[in-house]
Amino acid sequence: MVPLISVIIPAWNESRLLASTLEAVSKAQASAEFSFDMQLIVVDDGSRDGTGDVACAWADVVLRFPVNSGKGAAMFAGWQAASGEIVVFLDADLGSTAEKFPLLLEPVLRGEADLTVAKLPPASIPGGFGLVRGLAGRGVRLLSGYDSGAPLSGQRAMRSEVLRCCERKYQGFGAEVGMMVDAVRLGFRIVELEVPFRHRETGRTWQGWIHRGKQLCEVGLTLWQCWRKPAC
Ligand SMILES: O=c1ccn([C@@H]2O[C@H](COP(=O)(O)OP(=O)(O)O[C@H]3O[C@H](CO)[C@@H](O)[C@H](O)[C@H]3O)[C@@H](O)[C@H]2O)c(=O)[nH]1
Ligand SMILES: O=C(O)[C@H](O)COP(=O)(O)O
Repeated sequence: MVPLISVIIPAWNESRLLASTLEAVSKAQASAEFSFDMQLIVVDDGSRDGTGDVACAWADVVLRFPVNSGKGAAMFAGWQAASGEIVVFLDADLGSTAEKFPLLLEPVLRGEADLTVAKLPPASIPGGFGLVRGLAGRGVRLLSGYDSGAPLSGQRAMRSEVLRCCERKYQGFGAEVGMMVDAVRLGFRIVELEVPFRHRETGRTWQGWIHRGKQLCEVGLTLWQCWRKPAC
């Protein structure tokens, strides 16, 4: 029997890149070296640019939030609708490089990992000064002892049991670090691998600094929550 993979894509105002991302995900299923059934879920996180309508052309399930609720809430809602034994999270802005996502599945299907995390190639434009990444990496290490090379990466595959056991609603952009801390503390095995995904990069513009400020607050809040109340 082939495994059922639920691919969940949280999307907020992503109409520009979403169609190519979804097309690439669909193509990947057809061209992968192993067979799997796929349930494609898009969570439109209160977009105002027609993201949900773009998703309808490709996805099996489209969930629409009336207002923007943050990435963590969108991921959680997607997971609630997922029926796959393996769950994959991808960002909406990967475009054609989303086709590489089956690479994340291989270690999980081989039984070598419970959770895989993609390490992306270095950014092509100057971004932040490593503050968010530094907080995320140090926080994960301090709370779980795990030294991650990609604590912020949203491109992940996991056995659905990992999410079931974590049982926490993560805050916005803190979802990745929270999930990582909880997964390690619960004894799940993480494998990080380089995958040549590309995504929209955030430069040194004022929108970029606001974005990083929001990330910093949400990552910090999640780490504090993980410290105050460990999973299980
Ligand atoms: O309120 C939001 C904000 C973002 N997104 C979606 O979340 C994904 C990632 O957002 P993006 O703005 O592209 O984040 P990045 O700056 O790329 O952030 C990096 O770091 C984040 C954690 O801080 C991770 O969640 C991302 O996967 C990782 O790419 C995209 O699909 C967005 O559409 C939502 O669904 N709701
Ligand atoms: O651009 C990024 O990788 C994130 O927004 C984090 O930024 P920073 O870690 O450089 O602050």
